[in-house]
Amino acid sequence: MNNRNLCHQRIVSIDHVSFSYENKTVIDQLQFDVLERDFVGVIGSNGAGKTTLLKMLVGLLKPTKGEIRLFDRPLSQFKDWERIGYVPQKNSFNPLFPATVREVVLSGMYNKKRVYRRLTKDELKKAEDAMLAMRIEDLADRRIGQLSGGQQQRAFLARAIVNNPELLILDEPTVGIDVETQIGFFRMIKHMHLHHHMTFIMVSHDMDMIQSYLGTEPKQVKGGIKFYVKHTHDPEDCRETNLTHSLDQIREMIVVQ
Ligand SMILES: Nc1ncnc2c1ncn2[C@@H]1O[C@H](COP(=O)(O)OP(=O)(O)OP(=O)(O)O)[C@@H](O)[C@H]1O
Repeated sequence: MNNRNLCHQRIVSIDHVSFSYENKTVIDQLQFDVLERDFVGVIGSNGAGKTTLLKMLVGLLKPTKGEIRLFDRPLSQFKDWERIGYVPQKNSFNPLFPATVREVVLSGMYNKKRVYRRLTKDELKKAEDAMLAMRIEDLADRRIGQLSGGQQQRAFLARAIVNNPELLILDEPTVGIDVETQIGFFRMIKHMHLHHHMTFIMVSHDMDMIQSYLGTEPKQVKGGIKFYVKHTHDPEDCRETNLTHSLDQIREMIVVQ
C-alpha cells in the first residue's frame, strides 16, 4: 500500500480564527495548519493567547470567528477525541482532587459521549501500559495530589497517551519541574515524535528547548504568538507505529531520580 499521502495529512486546520473574551480580542484572524508528524512549538509572552488557542483546539472554547477542523472535520462535528491527547496547564489542576493516579489515567478512556460506561479488560490493560511507559506504575494507588510536580506531570501524560493518540497537545508541560526532569521529559517527547510518529502541539516558555529541536526561525508569527515547526519524518517511511508495541523504549527515556 502506498501510504505516502498519509504522511502529509492536515490534521489541524485553523482557518481565519479569532477569539474574544467579552470585548477583548485575544486571537485575531489566525491561519495555521498542522500536518501529521509536525512538532509545533508555540511560544509567546504571558497573555498572548496560547492557552486560549489550545482550548479552542480541544473544543473547550469556541472561536468567535473562523473555523477549526480536526482530522478534516469541522470541530463541531468531530467525535474521535481518542485521537487527541491533551495535557492542560498544571495550575488548572486542583491538588485536593481525591483521585488516584490509576483513576486519573483511566479517566483518559472516557469520551465525551459515554462518561460512566464500564471499562473493558483491554482498556484497563492500556492504562497499566501507559503507567509503565511513564514509570509511574508504583504510584498507581497514590492520590494524585500527594505526588511531586514531575510525577503528576507523568500521570497526566499517561492519561493523555492512554488511547495511543495521533496528536498530543501540551500546555506548558514542564512548568514547576526541576531541570533534570525537564530534560528527561523533552527527550521522551522527542522520542515519541521521531519514533512513534506522533504529532505535537506544545506551548512552552523554554526557548532553548524549542529552538534546539525546532530551529531558531519561527514558521509563523501572529500577534504575540510564534510558531516553531519541525516536520520530521522520512517520506519513504510512513508506517504507523503502535505506541503500545514499544512502551519500553519510551520508558527508557524517563530518568527517575
Ligand atoms: N476566562 C477569561 N475571561 C476573560 N479574559 C481571559 C480569560 N482567560 C484568559 N483571559 C485573558 O486572555 C488573554 C490570553 O490568555 P491566555 O491564557 O490564552 O494567554 P497565554 O498566552 O496562555 O498566557 P500565559 O503564558 O500566561 O499562560 C489574557 O490577557 C488573559 O487575561
